[in-house]
Amino acid sequence: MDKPEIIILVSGKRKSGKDYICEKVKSLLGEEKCSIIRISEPLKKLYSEKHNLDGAELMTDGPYKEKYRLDMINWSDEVRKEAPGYFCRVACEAPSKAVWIVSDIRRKSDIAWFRDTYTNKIKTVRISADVEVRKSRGWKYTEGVDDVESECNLDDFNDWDIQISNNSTEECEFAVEKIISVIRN
Ligand SMILES: Nc1ncnc2c1ncn2[C@@H]1O[C@H](COP(=O)(O)OP(=O)(O)OP(=O)(O)O)[C@@H](O)[C@H]1O
Repeated sequence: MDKPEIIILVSGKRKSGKDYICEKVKSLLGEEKCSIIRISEPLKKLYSEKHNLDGAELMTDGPYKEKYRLDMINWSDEVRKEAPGYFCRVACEAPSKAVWIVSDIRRKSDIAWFRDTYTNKIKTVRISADVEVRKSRGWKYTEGVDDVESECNLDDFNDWDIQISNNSTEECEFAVEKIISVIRN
């Protein structure tokens, strides 16, 4: 079968555990079979090249990224106005594995691009966690981050193939099993 065979699009609020769950799925499937794609990677790379910034530092979660976050969002919105799937397309250029897991789906336009491009290979996953749990993982409500489109655009999206919560080890194990079973079926 042509690669990829299946693409799992993962969305969820900050600190719901998207990366954590995606890494667990990948380690169970194996490095040779599965790639994790992060749309934010080419976005940050292109932004840093355009603005002569330290691309590696921008990839981390530190103050450097926070300093440029708003301008980066505004710049990426301008790019999306011209080509809504631009960053999705660049993010998909590298991997050639059978299973792709896109760990940072944030907008309806991201999902629309993947559906248009890869049609029936797409499965959508929404991960949630309680506010108190997210706080215990380091989340703090931040104006300009938690109340903008990049965090809220999918709040009213209802067409998820899988909806899972990740408040505990048990829920996480169940979530991982559910994603694996969708990939294997
Ligand atoms: N089920 C879990 N059990 C224990 N720790 C967890 C669990 N889920 C997530 N974590 C931890 O919570 C923190 C946040 O998780 P993660 O980075 O995966 O969230 P995220 O949704 O990708 O966040 P962001 O959108 O901010 O990148 C990490 O330190 C991770 O190790």
